[in-house]
Amino acid sequence: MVIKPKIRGFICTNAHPTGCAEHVQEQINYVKAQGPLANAPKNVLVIGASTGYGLASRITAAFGGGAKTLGIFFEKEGTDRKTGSAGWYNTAAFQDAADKAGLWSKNINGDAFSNEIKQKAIDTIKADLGKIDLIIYSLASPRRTDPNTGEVYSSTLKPIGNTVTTKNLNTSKREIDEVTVEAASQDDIDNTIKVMGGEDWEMWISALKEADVLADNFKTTAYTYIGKELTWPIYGHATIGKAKEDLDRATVAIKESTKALNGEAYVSSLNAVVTQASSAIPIMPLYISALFKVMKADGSYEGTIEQIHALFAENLYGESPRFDNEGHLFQNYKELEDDVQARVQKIWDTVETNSIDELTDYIGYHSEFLRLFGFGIDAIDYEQEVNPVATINNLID
Ligand SMILES: NC(=O)c1ccc[n+]([C@@H]2O[C@H](COP(=O)([O-])OP(=O)(O)OC[C@H]3O[C@@H](n4cnc5c(N)ncnc54)[C@H](O)[C@@H]3O)[C@@H](O)[C@H]2O)c1
Repeated sequence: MVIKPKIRGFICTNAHPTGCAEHVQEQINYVKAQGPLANAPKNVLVIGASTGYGLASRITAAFGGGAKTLGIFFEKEGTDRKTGSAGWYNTAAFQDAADKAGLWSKNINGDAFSNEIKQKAIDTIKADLGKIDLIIYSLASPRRTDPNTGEVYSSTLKPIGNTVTTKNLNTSKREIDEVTVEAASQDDIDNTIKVMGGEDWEMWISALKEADVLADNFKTTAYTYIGKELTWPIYGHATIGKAKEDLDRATVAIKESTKALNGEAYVSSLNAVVTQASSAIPIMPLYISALFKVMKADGSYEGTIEQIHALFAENLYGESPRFDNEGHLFQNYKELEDDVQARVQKIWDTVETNSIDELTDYIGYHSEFLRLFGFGIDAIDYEQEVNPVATINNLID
């Protein structure tokens, strides 16, 4: 099959297997080039391991720290007629690279919110790893089925209080327009907390603790985005922001419940980067395109893998971790500098459709977006036939 990108709105509905493999290899190369991580964890569970920040975490733990990694994700396999999802191909490539490097690695594809997948993970840890010393919680999902009641909850990206109308970069039309997002109801807020808040993270840690597979001094982190004024209406002061606040509550609860193990739980605040999850958030394409312009000009730009490698090296396993005022591990401090934010704001205020490429780095944004699905990568000849069926080795049934 010859595979070219099929873009619908803010998503790409197909993916390129060898392009995804190359994208994974580039991230592995970056991590290896940084040299070995000091004080690295040995056995790592990554929940949401196939794309974005979770994949970068898995690559950093494995290829930076030599860790054994168990990855959990929810992805689609390809068939002769339809491509698989990018996360499927990413994982197939990650596993191949781990096998070649002699690194233990196994994979579980299924709903991480379910009891069944938690049990599968525990069985695998017991059989092969003994105990886990780092748990990365990096799920981004539009919905969650409560494993105990069967009720399905959907998350929303809505402002709280008032309806918001804001400038927007319409990626389908490549023009600057406005989006209006209706204010959230209390149900919207509660449901978003149920999906993207800390409850499931706590359930994972509690299940791992009950099964006695948490190592003494284990660490766990979930990821958040804490931005400034520009992103508050749709993120910080919105439904997703409330869900992220719930992670803070979960951090306290996890630390309390694992006191005897001396467990450490953190929420890590990361840069706005291009991922499948962020491209679905109104305003993010414009915000990130403006941010890339400013940070690339300053030489301070960091993508997904750079952020996560630095999070491990400087914060999670660093000598003197950096915290923000609310006690989150603070990895996006360069993005939040006042001067950077002021320049992003100026671009935001002045950009029009005809100055998108001059004032913002939308070209860079779009290229990153395509790369998420294995497209636009120099080493790949997109005219060549490629097999859409890829095997993930060590995939647990
Ligand atoms: N992208 C950003 O700009 C940004 C910034 C800061 C923090 N974050 C946070 O980082 C975390 C990861 O987001 P991302 O942007 O890397 O997203 P992503 O869409 O790239 O990755 C989501 C991962 O979750 C997995 N997943 C989703 N639903 C699942 C389910 N039911 N069961 C098992 N796996 C499931 C997917 O397979 C994938 O591995 C989120 O908490 C997000 O809020 C993202």
